[in-house]
Amino acid sequence: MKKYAVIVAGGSGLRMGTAVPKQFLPLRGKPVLWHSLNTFLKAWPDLDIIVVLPPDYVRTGEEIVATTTNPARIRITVGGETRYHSVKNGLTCINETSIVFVHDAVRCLITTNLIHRCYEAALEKGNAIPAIQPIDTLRIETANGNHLLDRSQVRIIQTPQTFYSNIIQKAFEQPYDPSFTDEASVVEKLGIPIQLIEGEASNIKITRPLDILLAEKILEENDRS
Ligand SMILES: Nc1ccn([C@@H]2O[C@H](COP(=O)(O)OP(=O)(O)OP(=O)(O)O)[C@@H](O)[C@H]2O)c(=O)n1
Ligand SMILES: C[C@](O)(CO)[C@H](O)COP(=O)(O)O
Repeated sequence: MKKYAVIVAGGSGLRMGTAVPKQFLPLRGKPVLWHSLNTFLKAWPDLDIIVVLPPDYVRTGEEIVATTTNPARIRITVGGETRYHSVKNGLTCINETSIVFVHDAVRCLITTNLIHRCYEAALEKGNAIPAIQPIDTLRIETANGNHLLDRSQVRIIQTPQTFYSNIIQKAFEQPYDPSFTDEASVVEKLGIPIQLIEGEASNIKITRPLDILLAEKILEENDRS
């Protein structure tokens, strides 16, 4: 089955607070985005990538793409106001039946093992969403105070969120809803059940300065082993 990865790098990184959006910050000498692109290129030789960039950073993105292992397999498009709009723009570049991975550029510690597991699970059941169990105790705030949550029933959701192209493209014909924080929430609104598979604790979303330190350390350990 043909494979496409839509790598969303169209955000501005407000929580990171750097002048340059976090997807362009260096991590062991290469931009965060470069790491994500190269891992997907490595996953299969027949996988093509659509990278979604902020309009003001297309030139920067082109320079990063040029330094990857296979620039010819990467197409560039521009992002939108929210993650939903960026994903929607990326999906318009796909015109054939395929398995589609939607991945946060800033989850740059993704492994080919997780990508392969998402593919197999999506091929079988139509979609695959990586998730991990929380390691903290959880409470929910209510009108009358707060109460303990049963954390064994809660999952932390990751990317790549993986679907048959016809399912995700149909889902993104629905108008934007502010409750759409990921692709699973958009597909679920069509009434399609979401399949969770085991994610990876190291598949962190670079969000705050601490995450860059953590990612540096994890990559350093990976390079050593
Ligand atoms: N309009 C947007 C917003 C987000 N993203 C991408 O979606 C991924 C996850 O989003 P997040 O971590 O929230 O990134 P930002 O929106 O950039 O960060 P912040 O919310 O701190 O501003 C990132 O790779 C980001 O570039 C995108 O392509 N287009
Ligand atoms: C898609 C996602 O990475 C799953 O954890 C997450 O929902 C993105 O949310 P953000 O608030 O835009 O970072």
